[in-house]
Amino acid sequence: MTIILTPYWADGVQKLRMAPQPPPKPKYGLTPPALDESVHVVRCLNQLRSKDEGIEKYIYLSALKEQDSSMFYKLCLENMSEFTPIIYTPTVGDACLQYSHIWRRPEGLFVSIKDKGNIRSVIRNWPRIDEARISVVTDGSRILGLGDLGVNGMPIPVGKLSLYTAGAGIRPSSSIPICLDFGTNNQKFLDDPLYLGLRQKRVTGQEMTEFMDEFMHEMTVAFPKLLVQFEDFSTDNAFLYLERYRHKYPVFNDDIQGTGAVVLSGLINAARLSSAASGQPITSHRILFFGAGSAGVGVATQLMSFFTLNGLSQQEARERIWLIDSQGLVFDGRGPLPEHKKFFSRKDYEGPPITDILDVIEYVKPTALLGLSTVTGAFSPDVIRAMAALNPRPIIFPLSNPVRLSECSFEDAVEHTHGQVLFASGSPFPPLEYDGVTLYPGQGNNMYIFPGLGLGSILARVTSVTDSMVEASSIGLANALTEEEHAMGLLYPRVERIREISAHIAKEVIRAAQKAGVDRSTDLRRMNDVELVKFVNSKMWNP
Ligand SMILES: O=C([O-])CC(=O)C(=O)O
Ligand SMILES: [Mg+2]
Repeated sequence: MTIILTPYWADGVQKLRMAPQPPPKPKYGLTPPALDESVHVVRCLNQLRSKDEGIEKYIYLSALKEQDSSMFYKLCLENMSEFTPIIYTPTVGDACLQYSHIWRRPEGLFVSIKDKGNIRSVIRNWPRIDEARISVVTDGSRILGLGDLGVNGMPIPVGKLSLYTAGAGIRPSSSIPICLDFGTNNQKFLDDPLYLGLRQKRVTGQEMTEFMDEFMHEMTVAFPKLLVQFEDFSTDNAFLYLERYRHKYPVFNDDIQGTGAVVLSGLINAARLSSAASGQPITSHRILFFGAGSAGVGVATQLMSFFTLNGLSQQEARERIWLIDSQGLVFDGRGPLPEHKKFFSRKDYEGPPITDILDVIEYVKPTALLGLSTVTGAFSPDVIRAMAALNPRPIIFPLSNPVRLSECSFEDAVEHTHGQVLFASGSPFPPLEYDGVTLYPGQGNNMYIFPGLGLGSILARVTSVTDSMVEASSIGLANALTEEEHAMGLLYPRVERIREISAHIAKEVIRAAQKAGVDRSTDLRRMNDVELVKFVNSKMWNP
């Protein structure tokens, strides 16, 4: 199941060599006499664990995925909490930074701005046209919190699609990682002789949009059953292209909608616990966002629906939300704002700009503080203590990725709230002991959402991904906690249950698609919920 696509940067043209089908069983004598599959599992794990550096583990697993994908996914499924931090966030961030140096062989499709007018022929080089169901597409312009990494962003689609297979049973051969190359504004990369992308500044504006129109059209023609997930586009373009295509093609943006849904889900569970401690109704929560990019505004938008579902009007729901960006509190009187910040800009604040986060906390008196800023350590001990002074169980979610960009660590949050914090971060932190009790950090990462949202969308063969489907994925996740997980104080289910959770989310997503009338697999409408979950499970690929 190997693909070898010679990339344009190798010799100027995309050439295709189909790798051979799975090799025939080796002849007697060509494998060691005592090679036993069940023992080989242990051997592979030992080889992985013998490596000290995350990036070495990443390289090892990339090779394993390529050489023996069944073994890779088997190990992945059996060791989810060990594997996800390697093949996904945070180590995948290091893999991106070093991609042009550690690169071995192509693992996806590169389409460059030089291919404009000719995108069809590039896409048609993909070897398994008929099987394609899901593509994760990035332009590398905002990789995690690491900024513009150009084609070095490719490990992100690769990693997300590994989780589609591990977490939702999408057949590996049905997925297409795509990196669009518009150039990069990362001077370090432009100066690096090993950099694998176009050696030019980014193309933007009209030319980029013409390219995107052609790309989306050709994708749909080539792959009629495909769902597209936009990933890690810079904020403006993330909103622009989501709006431009979402009513025309089955597409969603993971950073706006996936992150929005996963954070809403964690907040629902945190708000339940926090309200139980404070005696305040859930609708009295006051949510302060530190960071107003695609993820921040995406989450704020999802949150509106949480408040409206709990009985507030649209206007009241919006008034529960405050944003801080690099210039402080976002309010109308501050001057012109970018389009995506206008909706949540405060209309009721008329004083001078408030730039310090502690002053904003004093003014807003938030019950929840969410970080989507990529500013390391922005939630200082003073900030955490200010939240603890206001709330018996403060909700603090430092969501920036990877770990080193997190607004605070789990340890700091626990220490400065005396163990009372309700915590979720974007990247994983280890559990810790406090006062003799083990406390577990939540991981508010869209990896809980996109596999199930994507699977449901694919199985229902939706014409578009509606807001109601995204919301259904979020509430589905929030309600997926078991009694035991509740008792442990978790905000998200254990990642080991990812398949079960994805199946549940997919069912909710399919139902929402049916309600919205965007499903083309209308025969699923006749199934009851039990039958539908059974059907979803039966469609999952197993290593
Ligand atoms: O990839 C992740 O871990 C979450 C995500 O979408 C991002 O940070 O852009
Ligand atoms: Mg992302």
